[in-house]
Amino acid sequence: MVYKLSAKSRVVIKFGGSSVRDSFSEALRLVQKLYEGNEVVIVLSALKGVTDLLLKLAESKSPEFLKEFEEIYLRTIERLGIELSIENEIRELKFILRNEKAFPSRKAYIDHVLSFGERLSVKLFSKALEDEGIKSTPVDAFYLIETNGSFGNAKVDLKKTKDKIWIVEEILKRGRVPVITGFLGNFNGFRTTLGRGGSDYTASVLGRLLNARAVLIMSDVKGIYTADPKIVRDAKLIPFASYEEVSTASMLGMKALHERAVEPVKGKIPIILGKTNNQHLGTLISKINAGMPILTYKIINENLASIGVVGVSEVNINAQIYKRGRNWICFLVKREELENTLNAIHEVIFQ
Ligand SMILES: Nc1ncnc2c1ncn2[C@@H]1O[C@H](COP(=O)(O)OP(=O)(O)O)[C@@H](O)[C@H]1O
Ligand SMILES: N[C@@H](CC(=O)OP(=O)(O)O)C(=O)O
Repeated sequence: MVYKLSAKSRVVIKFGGSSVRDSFSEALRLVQKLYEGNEVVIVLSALKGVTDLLLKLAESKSPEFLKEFEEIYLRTIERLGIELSIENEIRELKFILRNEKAFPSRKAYIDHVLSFGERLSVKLFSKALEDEGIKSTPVDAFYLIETNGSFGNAKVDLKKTKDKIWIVEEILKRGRVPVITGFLGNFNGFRTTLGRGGSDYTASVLGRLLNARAVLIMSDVKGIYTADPKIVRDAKLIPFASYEEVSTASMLGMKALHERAVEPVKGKIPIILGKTNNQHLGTLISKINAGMPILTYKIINENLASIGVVGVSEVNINAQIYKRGRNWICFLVKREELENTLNAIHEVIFQ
């Protein structure tokens, strides 16, 4: 590991969908390692692809999608070798699909359907941890995280959520590991979601309210790179980046961290990003500047995309400027030219 935590630290560790897609084994191994000597709080996303599947299910109510969803989790249960029933959740999901009219809006109905991905993930992960000998309690963040009423992109009410944080403190006091659903919240008794990729935000909110030593965001890449390493061949890993640099990059589309994740911990608690497989921690977000530009992108529609460059005010390329800020600049490009332009800008900046 690049960074080591000091003994007896309280850490919040978030595993994204890419860390729990086919197997939980690497994530479980990392939790076991951290559990020796630390207080560990886990935040979990739905299995990779499941939120997209649930979205299609909510919109179509198709029995095929429902079957596919159930089978993904049944297969995972079998692969994990755990004994667990998901009948109650499937029954509730079927009920919700039949009763959209009972919700105040379509968005509120969709958020309830989306919640099943994370809710099943924590049930499975917690049982798998118990089977490894670590006492654990699954927590549905509906009972913990209070949000505003922006269904589909809700903002956490830190004050109201603070009043409920004793739920997690109690679990920790008993020496158990809480496994908490990312992405989910509660507004007036209705389920909300925090926006796509919102489990990072859940983790940083909990890090702040639990006064954690660090928030670990574990994914399928080693940390934050100078550009998406899945698109830009020569992207370089950035070992240190500041809260400001990362929140600007996230605002301009950088997917490695949710747009709202920095705010709750800014200036107080470091965020560390790492890769679950082989347990590599690669980027520390704190007050220290990267001093390295970060390229970002957003798909605007099927024809257009934007490319952001954080950490510079000028780039010498032939593209239309879309927006700019004090320390960033954003270009408009054709969707089909996105990958090539990202590579070209990266080469210009880092040549
Ligand atoms: N600058 C960047 N540095 C690292 N990863 C990036 C960057 N820009 C985009 N990404 C993408 O973010 C992905 C991680 O985010 P996400 O897919 O939401 O993972 P998870 O499922 O673990 O939450 C990486 O696989 C990578 O392709
Ligand atoms: N499952 C939700 C929330 C989330 O944060 O997912 P991930 O950690 O896999 O990006 C989503 O797909 O948006």
